[in-house]
Amino acid sequence: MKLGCIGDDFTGSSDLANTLARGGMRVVQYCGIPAGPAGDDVEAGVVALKSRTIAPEEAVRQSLAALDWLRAQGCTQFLFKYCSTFDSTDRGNIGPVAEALSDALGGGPVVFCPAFPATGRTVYQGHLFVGDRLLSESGMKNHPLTPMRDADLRRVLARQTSRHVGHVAMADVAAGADAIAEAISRENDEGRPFVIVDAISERDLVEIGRAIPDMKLVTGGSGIAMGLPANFGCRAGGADRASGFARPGARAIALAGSVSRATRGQVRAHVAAGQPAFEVRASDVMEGRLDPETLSDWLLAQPGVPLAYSSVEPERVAENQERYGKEAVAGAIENLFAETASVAVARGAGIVICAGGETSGAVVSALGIEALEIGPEIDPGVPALKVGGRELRLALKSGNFGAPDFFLKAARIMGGGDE
Ligand SMILES: Nc1ncnc2c1ncn2[C@@H]1O[C@H](COP(=O)(O)OP(=O)(O)OP(=O)(O)O)[C@@H](O)[C@H]1O
Ligand SMILES: O=C(O)[C@@H](O)C(=O)CO
Repeated sequence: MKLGCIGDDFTGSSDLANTLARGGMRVVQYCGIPAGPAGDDVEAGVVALKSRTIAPEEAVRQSLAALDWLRAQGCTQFLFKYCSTFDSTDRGNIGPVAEALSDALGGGPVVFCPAFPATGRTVYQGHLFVGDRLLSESGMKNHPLTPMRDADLRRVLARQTSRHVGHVAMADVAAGADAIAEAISRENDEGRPFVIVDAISERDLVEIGRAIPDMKLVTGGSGIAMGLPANFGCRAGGADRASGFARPGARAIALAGSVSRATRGQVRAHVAAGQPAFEVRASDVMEGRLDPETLSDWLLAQPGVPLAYSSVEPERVAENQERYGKEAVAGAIENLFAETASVAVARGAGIVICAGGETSGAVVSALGIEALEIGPEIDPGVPALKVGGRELRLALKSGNFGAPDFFLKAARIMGGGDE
């Protein structure tokens, strides 16, 4: 293994694995830290953790354990993948995890670049944009667990770390790899080793990749991986990821525990397309009126691509949090989806489409999945996935990713949904 990656959630890890596969690397996504060694042919390993919103000390512990495993597989460069909207709080976990990984790897400058232009996330003058809005004016300001209310990444990161934060601005990035490398060294030499790097296009990301072949620790969204495969001699356009992937006729179910804007639009579009949809109400979950068996029975009795969703507007999420407690309601809904997936798969579902990072982490853990192979891309940042050794296909969609018809498109690509 050459490139060792640690993802702070499961959907984000599949987003990263997708980018690396597009760059020509043979990639496996591991769900948690594997017990044994990786296969000899794996060039990039992505260890998916569910560490984005847990206590910082625990996120650090798990990330260091993942690093140990990746080092034991022979990796020479490491990538810490977080969200392209820099999801975190003043306690972490981006700063504390990056600090711990950097220390373990002997220090030196570390790049921070969440840009992912294909999904509208760009970094300019140290500020993160979502489309034409500052992060702090995007839907992320209402995120249920990591509301992002400051778009200046230099300030956001500085609140999470004792390291000094530097910046490489667009003027240097636009001048290409050599200028970027020089600017990163300048920041580090002046005592600012944690360097936010601007990027507004894929070309910028490729140049940043070219500038950092020897940097031990790189951090960012999946976009930062665009330029890395070439440093390991890999070239885009290798294996056909679609060949032999689909499972025609498999039963597909969709589970949306994401409350992001894009998911809410996808739920509406699914309902408008006449597909079966079941609203999971927080009150029913919290007050014991809905259980996984009932939900799974409903899903398996429907034609097409049945969807169970708890996605509601931010005001209703806030009401639920107020009434039941933020962690309690989040955990109970995640558990319901996780156990529903487990029951539905045991009863014959062959395709599980899941929306939301936290939700996907819970579902994948409940399904006891250890490793995922990367199939064709469904939408930018979302690959179809194949479970090693099992006839099961998955899609793990980050909250804000995907076109309005995502659920139907995902089912079609994976072969299911009796359309
Ligand atoms: N109706 C609801 N009321 C309160 N909390 C909810 C509701 N529906 C879902 N949740 C919780 O909100 C959280 C949503 O996080 P999740 O990561 O799954 O989706 P997301 O934030 O939209 O996606 P991503 O992290 O990929 O951008 C989960 O913990 C989920 O259980
Ligand atoms: O980077 C992103 O936006 C996604 O991969 C993700 O991590 C969202 O949860």
